[in-house]
Amino acid sequence: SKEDKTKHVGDKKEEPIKKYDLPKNVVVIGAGMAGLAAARRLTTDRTNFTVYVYEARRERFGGRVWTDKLTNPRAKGPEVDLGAFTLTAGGKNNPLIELAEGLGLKSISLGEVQLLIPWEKRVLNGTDLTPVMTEALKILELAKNESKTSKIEVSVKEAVDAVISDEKVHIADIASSYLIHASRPYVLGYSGKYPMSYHLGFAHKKVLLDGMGELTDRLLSGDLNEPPIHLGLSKVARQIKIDREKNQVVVRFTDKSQVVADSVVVAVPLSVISSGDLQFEPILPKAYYEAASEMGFTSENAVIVEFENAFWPHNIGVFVRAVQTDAEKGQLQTWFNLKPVSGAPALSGYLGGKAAEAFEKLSDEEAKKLVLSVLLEMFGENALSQGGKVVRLQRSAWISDSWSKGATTYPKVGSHPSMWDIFSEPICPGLYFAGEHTSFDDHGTLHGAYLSGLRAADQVMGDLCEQRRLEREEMDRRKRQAQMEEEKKGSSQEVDEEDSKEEL
Ligand SMILES: Cc1cc2nc3c(=O)[nH]c(=O)nc-3n(C[C@H](O)[C@H](O)[C@H](O)COP(=O)(O)OP(=O)(O)OC[C@H]3O[C@@H](n4cnc5c(N)ncnc54)[C@H](O)[C@@H]3O)c2cc1C
Repeated sequence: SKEDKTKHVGDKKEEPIKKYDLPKNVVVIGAGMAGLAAARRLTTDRTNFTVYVYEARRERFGGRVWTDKLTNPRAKGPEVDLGAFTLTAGGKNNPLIELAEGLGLKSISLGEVQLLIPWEKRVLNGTDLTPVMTEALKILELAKNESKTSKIEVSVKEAVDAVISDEKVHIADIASSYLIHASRPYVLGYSGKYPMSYHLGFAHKKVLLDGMGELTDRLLSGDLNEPPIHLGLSKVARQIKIDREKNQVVVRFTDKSQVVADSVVVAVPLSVISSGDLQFEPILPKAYYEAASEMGFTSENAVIVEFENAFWPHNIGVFVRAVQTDAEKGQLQTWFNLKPVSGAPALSGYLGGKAAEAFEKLSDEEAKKLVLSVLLEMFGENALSQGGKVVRLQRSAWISDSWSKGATTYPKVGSHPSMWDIFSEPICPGLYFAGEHTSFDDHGTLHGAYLSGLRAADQVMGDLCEQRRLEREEMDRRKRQAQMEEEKKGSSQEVDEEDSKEEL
């Protein structure tokens, strides 16, 4: 909250289940939001924990938080996010908004949404857009019912397409379907089982003026009175071995070094686990791998383009481009206005699905050509020429990146929420998991990753494995007791029967 300025980084209101009294050596693999949140909580809350974080990347930490501050250091360039950029502010509370406020980081809400339908030269925002948005929500509701009644599980795309082509459904303004065509669940092929309406809230979001990297930076360094986290870069974990006899976990790296820990928090993306790049000995239970293959991992990318001048309407926060062909779906349909965020005349565009994959294969020149042709289509030649030269074009390549292999988990057709929750269970003794993929609630988001890190830290601090062992022992004890009582009953019955025989 605003009043509570003494908050510590990674603070959480509830107390962990139970605290540990013996010194423990914890290793965290992966310095993304989840790994750093876990490490911060363990480092701050308990001096009894020695925590080391090992990160595969050579040049940076933060994982799918990538605030680029490095290009053109002399020309005070804006700080731009090529990974997580917005904090969802609608609906449930986002703990990262509270964390950012506690740390005194400045944020702004994205301005209003504008829908552009280039081939009709139609531009909708403000009160023009309201009925279109309402109708889009109605279509989504119908699609949800459609997928509920369908005999086989269908995707959001299939359900929405069925509603739109249904002659019985009257669509007042086709612009509403263009809005849906630009949404993540439609483009990425989410299962129709899950709520989808919130994904249309393009603008219910906050962004940090200094970029998301500020959050991961602060988690790493901590407050003045908190110890910093020990971080080793260029450390690619290749094998995690549980030594049940010694009650320890061994982590082996590709540089042939190894570390031994009481507990290990594995906070690498799901894709790294499912690809087999990180191996476990003994191998993880089948359910973990089965879940990993069913959950689905999206293909998404971002591109930042900076001009000499901003040529787009200043009061708009989000531009949504309507498209006509399937091939264009997911291709630079959503754009954020970075001028109010970073001060620079820049826009960030997003790609999803096949379009995101194709974008990575383009040369820089081809990528620039595509970006400019899309912006030309959206804003017209006159406006674009006012922008002047492209000062900088920066883009992500999350799919071919060995340490992310894609963007985030998503509810693919055939998946089930319980598959995410499997990863919140430790493999005892001492192997814990964190990451956006370890809890269905808030999966695929930065705050989901953050909360998962706190949860994993709580599990380590509460020694969940020890608790599980005690629970098992208690269950065995009760079983044995019940068995003994059963046997006793049986033998006294026998005695009774003997007695009654004698009486006869
Ligand atoms: C383009 C894009 C846009 C997004 N936009 C948003 C948004 O606007 N809002 C939002 O809330 N979320 C957004 N997200 C999602 C959000 O970024 C992620 O959910 C979150 O950052 C995941 O954090 P994590 O800690 O689980 O994983 P990561 O951040 O991926 O961290 C895992 C770390 O493990 C490291 N690693 C991998 N393999 C190894 C290994 N073998 N050994 C050691 N280290 C290893 C990686 O290098 C990485 O640093 C976006 C994601 C993408 C890709």
